[in-house]
Amino acid sequence: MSGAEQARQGRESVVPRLTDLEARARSAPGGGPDDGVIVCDNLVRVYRTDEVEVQALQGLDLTVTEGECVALVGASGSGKSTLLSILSGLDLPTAGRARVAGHDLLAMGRRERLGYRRATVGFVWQQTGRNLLPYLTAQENVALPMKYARVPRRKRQERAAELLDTLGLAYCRDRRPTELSGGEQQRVAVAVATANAPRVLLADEPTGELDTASGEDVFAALRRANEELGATVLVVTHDPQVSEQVRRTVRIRDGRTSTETLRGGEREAAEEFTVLDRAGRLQLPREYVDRYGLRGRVRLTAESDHVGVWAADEFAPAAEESVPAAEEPRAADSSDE
Ligand SMILES: Nc1ncnc2c1ncn2[C@@H]1O[C@H](COP(=O)(O)OP(=O)(O)OP(=O)(O)O)[C@@H](O)[C@H]1O
Repeated sequence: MSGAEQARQGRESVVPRLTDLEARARSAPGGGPDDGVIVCDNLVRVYRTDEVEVQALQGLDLTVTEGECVALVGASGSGKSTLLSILSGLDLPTAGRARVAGHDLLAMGRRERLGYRRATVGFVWQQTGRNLLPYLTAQENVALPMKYARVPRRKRQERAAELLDTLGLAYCRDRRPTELSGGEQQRVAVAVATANAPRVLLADEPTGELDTASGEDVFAALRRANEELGATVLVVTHDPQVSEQVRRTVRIRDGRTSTETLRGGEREAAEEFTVLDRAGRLQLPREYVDRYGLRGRVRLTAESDHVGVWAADEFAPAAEESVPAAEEPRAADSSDE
């Protein structure tokens, strides 16, 4: 094979066909805690301004397995956008470890970072105007990232048309963003973000500016990107329509993952779990902290089948001594969670 032919085949392989992506999604490795496509370990991001220091991420652990569609929720200022900026390669953490699809985000050089942002991750912003170039049609917007990735022209046209079709947007091909509704713009943005077949698709409040019906359509597009195009999806949202429809919702509190809700599969109802990080730390739900007056130091007791957490000034039973079932517990008890 000639060098030119090899180069051509190399470029064509940048954008696999949809059928190849489906096969990749089906054969994706599964589930152990350390083989995630996204692995964050004790991630810290401190912002320093003149006088003030803000700890936006305070030792966050998160593993997302290839093929998952995960919602990230949390109060304003809890660190969600900071995490997404780091995972998208736009920002650098202060400390910790972050790997996405085999890239070490703390050690990437300029060149690797550029390739990473071009082909490994796709991004959808909340502001519709930030996702698309106003003077290009939907088709041209979708083809643009492939142009940067040096995909041949004919191939870009084919793939852009195929993506718009897959996301139910064939009728929008020749329209510019001003000729599209907010929901259509966000769905085209999903097509743009998946143009170079990224392993990971990140979205920050993609339905935040939309009404309920348009939000549903955009979430359906993200779902398609996940199920049919094989992208692992991590979506920051305040929208219960989104967070209650995914199998896994991760809640961030004060810069750490605090709880996770899992749905579907063998579970009949959604079930909430408190996250124990790799160092063994957990955040007690705030209502437990308030209800049992837990402040500063607490006592832990190792029982035969659970760990008890007691306010320091409360009497804690000797280990192995169980609390009578009928008695109202006086302190938070991790077996309740
Ligand atoms: N560039 C910055 N400089 C200084 N502080 C920042 C910067 N960006 C974010 N922060 C602070 O870091 C913390 C986390 O912010 P972040 O935007 O990640 O939260 P969020 O959970 O995405 O909030 P929201 O839901 O309101 O978007 C906040 O206290 C915020 O004020």
